[in-house]
Amino acid sequence: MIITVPKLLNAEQLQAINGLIDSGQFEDGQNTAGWHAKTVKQNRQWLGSEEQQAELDHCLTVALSQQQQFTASSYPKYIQPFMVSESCEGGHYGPHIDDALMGQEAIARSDLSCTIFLSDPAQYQGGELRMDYQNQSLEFKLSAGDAIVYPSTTLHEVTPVSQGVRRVALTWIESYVRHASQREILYDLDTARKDIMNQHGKTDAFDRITKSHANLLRQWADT
Ligand SMILES: O=C(O)CCC(=O)C(=O)O
Ligand SMILES: [Fe+2]
Repeated sequence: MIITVPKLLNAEQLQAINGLIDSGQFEDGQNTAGWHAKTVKQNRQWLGSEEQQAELDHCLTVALSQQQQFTASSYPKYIQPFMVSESCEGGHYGPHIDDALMGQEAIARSDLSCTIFLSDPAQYQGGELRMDYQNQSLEFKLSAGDAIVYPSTTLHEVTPVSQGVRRVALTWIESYVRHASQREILYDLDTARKDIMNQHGKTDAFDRITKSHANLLRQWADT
């Protein structure tokens, strides 16, 4: 399942986050690419101070955690520190798969990958996030402040930027529920029981779906 979160950040939050990023430095993205990703990655990555990084992580983690659609579809156990990536003219990140295990001290599995768009799409040409998903090729170029969350098992790429600057914040999420197919079942059950609650109240059907949802989560969650 792929979810997009429109307006994860409002205009004020977006301005504050872009201001914070502007006050830091950038380094060559090659420094954080794995040996195979190095061959296809051309971008700049933010190198904030410890305090700046902590502020960015706090703002973006809180924003994501407040989104019901995100929590109900992702079951986040651990959210990696955010990376900020900028691609100028010629910048791109060719087809790749994200590392399965990430982090230095605390190692976490990447179950979900997240891009938060920080630039107005009218300000750059190209720079689509393209992925192979269930035998389809999908492209995303969302508004500034919007986010997309997709399974890390997906082969994906950022197409070349031909003009302007594309800025995004990126993170990876370890989920309590490892398998995308199980997360999707939980999400559907949760959505269905909320619809029942809204339309008919706390009926017997609501209770049974809630029971099934809770018991499946109990079976599938690794804690
Ligand atoms: O910039 C993006 O939207 C995705 C970047 C990416 O795939 C990565 O850093 O692994
Ligand atoms: Fe990636």
